[in-house]
Amino acid sequence: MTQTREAFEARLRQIGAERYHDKHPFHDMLHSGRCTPDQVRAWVINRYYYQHTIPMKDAAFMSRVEEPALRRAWRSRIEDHDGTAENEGGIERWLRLADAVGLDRDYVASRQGVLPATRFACDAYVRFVRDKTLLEAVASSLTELFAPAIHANRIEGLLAHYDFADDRSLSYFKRRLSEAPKDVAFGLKWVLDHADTQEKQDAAAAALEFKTDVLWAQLDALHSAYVAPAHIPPGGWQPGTHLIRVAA
Ligand SMILES: O=C(O)c1cc(C(=O)O)c2c(n1)C(=O)C(=O)c1cc(C(=O)O)[nH]c1-2
Repeated sequence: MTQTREAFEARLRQIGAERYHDKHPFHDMLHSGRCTPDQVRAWVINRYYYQHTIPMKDAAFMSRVEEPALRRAWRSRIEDHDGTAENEGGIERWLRLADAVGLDRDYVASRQGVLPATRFACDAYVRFVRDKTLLEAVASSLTELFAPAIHANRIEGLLAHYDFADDRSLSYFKRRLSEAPKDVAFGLKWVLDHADTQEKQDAAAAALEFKTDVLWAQLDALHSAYVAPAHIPPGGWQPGTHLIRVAA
């Protein structure tokens, strides 16, 4: 049976409550100051790959949209990450975090040393958005419903526990606190408006679950590679390399 708008929204929010990556043990370690400097660096290197992927998936999405109004609403997402004349953009802000933890930013931007499972997960997100229905593609972005809480938590935890953390190094997350809510308000309304049959509601919910898997898998990869007993896969970043200084 098709759910009411309210019941369907509650179902989407429940997916976050059960599956969002704020529950992953690696985030617990990171936010409570239990990560070593090298574990923080591994997170920065691998998460850069996600940052690199996001505007590509938004461009893939926009290439399929036929309505100018939807493209107009979506395009600020690309500018938020790639920047504009006035706004340096999220990718540059992420590289500032890389500087702050003592990594060579050119190495981070080269995306060498990224774990295979991180690549597989992020690349799967781009393919999903390219190949599935527009409804599923928009629904997959709705993990951002849950992102402001984790960003606020992260800012607080990193500031409390790590010397590298300050307004400058954490500017990526501060900025997302205002960018994400506008995107997700639009995305949620669009999904609620368009998921008007049970079949579409099920597909949208499955898309959101898929996306929680994309996020979870990245942290599983990090945990397996860099938390004892650590197994860094061939080609993965080796702690102690590509540093600009020893700090963090
Ligand atoms: O730090 C996080 O936990 C987190 C999660 C997510 C998310 O839920 O996908 C995004 C972000 N950050 C983020 O900064 C971001 O720009 C972003 C864009 C998207 C998306 O799917 O379009 N998700 C996320």
